[in-house]
Amino acid sequence: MNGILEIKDLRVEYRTRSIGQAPKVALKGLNLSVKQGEVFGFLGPNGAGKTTTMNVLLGFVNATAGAAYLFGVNVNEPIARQRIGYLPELTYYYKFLSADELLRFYARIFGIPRSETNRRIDELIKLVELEHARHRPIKTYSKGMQQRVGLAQALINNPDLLILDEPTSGLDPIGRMKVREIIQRLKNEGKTVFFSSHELGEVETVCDRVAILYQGELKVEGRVNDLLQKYQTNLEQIFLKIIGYPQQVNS
Ligand SMILES: Nc1ncnc2c1ncn2[C@@H]1O[C@H](COP(=O)(O)OP(=O)(O)OP(=O)(O)O)[C@@H](O)[C@H]1O
Repeated sequence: MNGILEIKDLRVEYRTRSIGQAPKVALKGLNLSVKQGEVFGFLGPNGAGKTTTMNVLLGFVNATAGAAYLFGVNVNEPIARQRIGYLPELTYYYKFLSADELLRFYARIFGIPRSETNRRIDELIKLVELEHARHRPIKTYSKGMQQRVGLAQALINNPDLLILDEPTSGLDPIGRMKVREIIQRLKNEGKTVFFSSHELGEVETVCDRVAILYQGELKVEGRVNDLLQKYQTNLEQIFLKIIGYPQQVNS
């Protein structure tokens, strides 16, 4: 096992409440490996199984078969998640708190010593460019600013691996660019970033490798540069081709 995130033959079935109805198969034997220091784009149309995969990594959903490992530890063991940071697709914060207060709250949850907390929060507020709004309630923030608070929160424990579920969804081009820049800075610091996204132009710019999931199955995995070279087109067109829209590829 040489990845810090490894998924082996992962199958997830959701049981339905109706008697006699077959379970919904969300993942059909997924294999994936993400290496230290990579920015990895996890792609797929709505319902492909991306969030389910992340939920297994986070311990929210159990594998029906197969297994997933973080830093070589099976995700069934909570300690596997000690070195990760997670940003869900939808974040719900105490909106009456400021970014500063929110980060202090999470620092306390992680048991970070007070002396280190100040330094860490200063660093994170700077990284996500919220110095000007640090003491304002989050409810006064734009969506982009709220997303950047979320990123800061995901980083409070100085994780080695970040799992981000559609970190740029709903952001304007400036908001997306800022998140992209933060991901790039994290990469430069040696962090590993595993994120799902529908913004393929962005993924093409920031990712080292991508995987395309479709109906619970891995269709393609590879280095972005290799895929662009192989298909002689951009990632969006490759994506459409892989999921079965060849007419759009040729248009
Ligand atoms: N709790 C659940 N119970 C039953 N089916 C579920 C549940 N969660 C997800 N599914 C189904 O599993 C499949 C995969 O869903 P998932 O949310 O993992 O996809 P996704 O790739 O993250 O989609 P999106 O891009 O829309 O977020 C879908 O068919 C979805 O309807």
